[in-house]
Amino acid sequence: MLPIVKGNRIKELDQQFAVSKNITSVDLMEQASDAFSNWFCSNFEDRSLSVYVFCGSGNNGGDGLAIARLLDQKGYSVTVVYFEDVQLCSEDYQSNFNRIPESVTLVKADAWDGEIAEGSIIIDAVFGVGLNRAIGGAIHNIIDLLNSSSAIRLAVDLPTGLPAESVVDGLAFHADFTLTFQFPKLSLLFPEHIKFVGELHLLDIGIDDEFLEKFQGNSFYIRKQDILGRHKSFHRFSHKGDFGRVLLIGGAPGKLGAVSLSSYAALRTGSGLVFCAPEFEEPLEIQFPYEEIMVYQTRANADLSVMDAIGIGPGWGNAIDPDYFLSIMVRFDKPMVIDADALNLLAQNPKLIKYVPENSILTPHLKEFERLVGKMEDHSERIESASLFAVENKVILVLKGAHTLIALPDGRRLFNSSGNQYMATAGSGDVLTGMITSFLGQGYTPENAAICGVYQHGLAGEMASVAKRRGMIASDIIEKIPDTFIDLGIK
Ligand SMILES: NC(=O)C1=CN([C@@H]2O[C@H](COP(=O)(O)OP(=O)(O)OC[C@H]3O[C@@H](n4cnc5c(N)ncnc54)[C@H](O)[C@@H]3O)[C@@H](O)[C@H]2O)[C@@H](O)CC1
Ligand SMILES: Nc1ncnc2c1ncn2[C@@H]1O[C@H](COP(=O)(O)OP(=O)(O)O)[C@@H](O)[C@H]1O
Ligand SMILES: [K+]
Repeated sequence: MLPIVKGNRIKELDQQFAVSKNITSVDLMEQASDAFSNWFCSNFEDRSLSVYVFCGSGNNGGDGLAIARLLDQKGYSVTVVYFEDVQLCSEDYQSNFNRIPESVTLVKADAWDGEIAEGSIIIDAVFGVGLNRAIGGAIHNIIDLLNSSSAIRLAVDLPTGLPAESVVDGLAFHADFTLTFQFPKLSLLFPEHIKFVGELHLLDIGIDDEFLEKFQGNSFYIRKQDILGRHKSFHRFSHKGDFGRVLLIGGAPGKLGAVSLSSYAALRTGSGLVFCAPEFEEPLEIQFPYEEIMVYQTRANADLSVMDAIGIGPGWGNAIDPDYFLSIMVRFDKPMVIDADALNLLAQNPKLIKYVPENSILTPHLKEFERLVGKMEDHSERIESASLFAVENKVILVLKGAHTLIALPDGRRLFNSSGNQYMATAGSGDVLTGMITSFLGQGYTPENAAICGVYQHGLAGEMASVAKRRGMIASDIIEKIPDTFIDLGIK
């Protein structure tokens, strides 16, 4: 998995990497700038475009200067606006400043007329991970101006003003696209920062994962290539028992849809047998839209030990007796998936938390998580709090949203890369519950069930949204689950 290296270690990482490859830091800057300009050329093919590059005094500004030179070579019309006298800038900035060709218009910020021609592109290379205070003075005024421009805005590595690990305080550049080097900086994944980050892309600048691992902390990014190796393979003679027997509990009157979506998602994720226990007096009367799902009675103290996995909570309602929930946890006594109304029940009855089976997977969205642990200031605090919850209670906490966080009981924090805004639709969380429960029932470790479930749920959402966009509904996500197996090469 890709380590998310902390901002304050990146300088050291760059230096050590350059030494290990027998290159200079300015060569590495060239590799980064090359990756940026290649991305630029393949996404903005019209060479008659005017490009404005804004360069700060450090290596982010150095990248900007190198990018300006490379784009000029490729035929764009480039203007560089810089802020600081060159002798006060970083060494690699100076090298690139001296390489700016005459064909690039070079203007100091205090002499710039503030004009940006219609249809231009702005590149922000003012500050990256070296930001050490809030933006002020002339830079503040220019960022303000850029933010109100109608031009397309790109940020190099990090939008100026965003700290690498914490939430922005004051002004920051509003990028339409952020092209970050090698791995995402943590703050690029915060929901508070979406308006600054825009569309996030990772650019490979040649630093291999093994080298990055030397600088790893507790945060990682889940990518496509991390999924295949976590899957079990089944063979020609596998029978439905091998694929697991799972039970989904939830669905009060009027909320049957939720547990029905979870159950159907579990079937599509590969479960051999899916049972559903809705919260009705006479469950056997209920017609499910999917005939493959079997209705089960848990109220009658049915034997839960025959189940390989249980997912509990979708649409369960708010009238559940906490002792009943407790009895399910105690009777089952294996990792289970806990979602929605079951999480609310835990929030209202904190004494129940110690009965949650070890390594269970809890899947709150941000509001449900706050109900569980109290109000939080921002996402940075939420991440810490989710991780603490997972460690202290020996559970896996899946904090849902864009870049869903999987907080593991050993303290690792995994951030998801798949999914999009079209997944913010009723029932899409119920689908996730069904998917994770299914993998758990197929014999995956809770960690792998959570990782594969979260990643493939996002991937299925991406696939479904190609044709449906904002018209996508949760059952469209379910229909695409089988395609995720094909796409990932999983048998
Ligand atoms: N592997 C990587 O990630 C690579 C990173 N490179 C670039 O190097 C950047 C980091 O470079 P630096 O460490 O020089 O940092 P920056 O270029 O982000 O900024 C540091 C400079 O800005 C000043 N500064 C910080 N905050 C300020 C503020 N609010 N107002 C005024 N001045 C302020 C600092 O005193 C320092 O002089 C990365 O973000 C990336 O763009 C690339 O060149 C090479 C590869
Ligand atoms: N902007 C987004 N990007 C990626 N995934 C998203 C986004 N918005 C929502 N999702 C995903 O959609 C699901 C929504 O779940 P939840 O909030 O529980 O909805 P519901 O209660 O309607 O089922 C989560 O898995 C979440 O990660
Ligand atoms: K920047």
